[in-house]
Amino acid sequence: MLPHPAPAVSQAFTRFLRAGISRAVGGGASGSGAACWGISFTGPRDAANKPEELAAAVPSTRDGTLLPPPIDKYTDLVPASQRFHRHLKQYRRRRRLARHHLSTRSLERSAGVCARCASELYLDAAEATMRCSHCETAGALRGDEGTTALDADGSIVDFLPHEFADGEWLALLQHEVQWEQHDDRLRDGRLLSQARLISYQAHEEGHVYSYPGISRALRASRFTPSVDALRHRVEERTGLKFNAAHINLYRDGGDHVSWHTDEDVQLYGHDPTIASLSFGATRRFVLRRMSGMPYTQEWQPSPSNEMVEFSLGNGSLLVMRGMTQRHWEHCVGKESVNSAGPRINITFRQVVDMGTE
Ligand SMILES: O=C(O)CCC(=O)C(=O)O
Ligand SMILES: [Fe+2]
Repeated sequence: MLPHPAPAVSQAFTRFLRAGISRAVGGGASGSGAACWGISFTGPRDAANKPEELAAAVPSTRDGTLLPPPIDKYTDLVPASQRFHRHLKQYRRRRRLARHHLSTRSLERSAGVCARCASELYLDAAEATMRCSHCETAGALRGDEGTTALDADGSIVDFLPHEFADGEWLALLQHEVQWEQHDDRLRDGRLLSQARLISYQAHEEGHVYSYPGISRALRASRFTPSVDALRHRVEERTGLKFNAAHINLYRDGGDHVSWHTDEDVQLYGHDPTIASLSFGATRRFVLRRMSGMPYTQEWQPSPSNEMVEFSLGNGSLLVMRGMTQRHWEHCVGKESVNSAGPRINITFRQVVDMGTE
């Protein structure tokens, strides 16, 4: 018996060592199950000495952020004590970080459905509010094939629905591109996993690019063969040059991109032209008229509530040009998870000063 009550970690460590000894000599030892790995669990009282039961008893989250240390690795005594402290430290750090990191999917699941139309809500990262993309975009006018003048200010969209519907581009791109999971930073500092995977490719690798809200900059990798082939075709079709591509993978109907504009004068110069290619599932791409300057408090949906939507199917090419990024925002709204399969979208852009050409 110990003369004084030992702190939780020491008790856990003692049990851990006993478990190590018992495993090393092939025997079983009994002990009291209480706090272990620095958190409480309500497993069987002798679970602390049985690694499998302990692993089953420790709470974890589905995305793995709170998984306990891999205890079945511990087979001998001395390395075990060192590993115990290292893993305990790492585990506590991850748990601390997890409190500041939100999973978009789990937040949206817990938020439920729209009271008006019953479709799933989505989290608008810029506003940090739950929204219904269906109700929000219900009044959008349908954009047609060909050229559409969105307004009298010179915001123009060209839409060619079947221009690139000739190859297995979705499968090629899915395998070829190195997909990355990025986070957006909310105004209160918490991180939110983006509801899509992305990649940034450019003429030369190394160009660093970021946009408002993203938590760490994107670093360009070189154009992969399919992206480069598509870029040449888009250049021929439009008569324009593009040296960078922002690529999105929407894994299912639940992946989306919230309202934003791709206005960035330093990066793309004034009134950039952006060519957007889509492959795979058809999704609704909606533009809405804004008033005020982008990235200021005054940047708000215009009172006239003008919206135009394009149905972006496999092989479609949509070009946004003129003042579109200055006067309009766009989004690909969330749908129910099973309503759409994978979709890849490539937006080709011309970075004015990449320093690589
Ligand atoms: O997926 C889309 O069609 C739009 C993507 C987009 O807006 C972007 O990458 O900036
Ligand atoms: Fe965009």
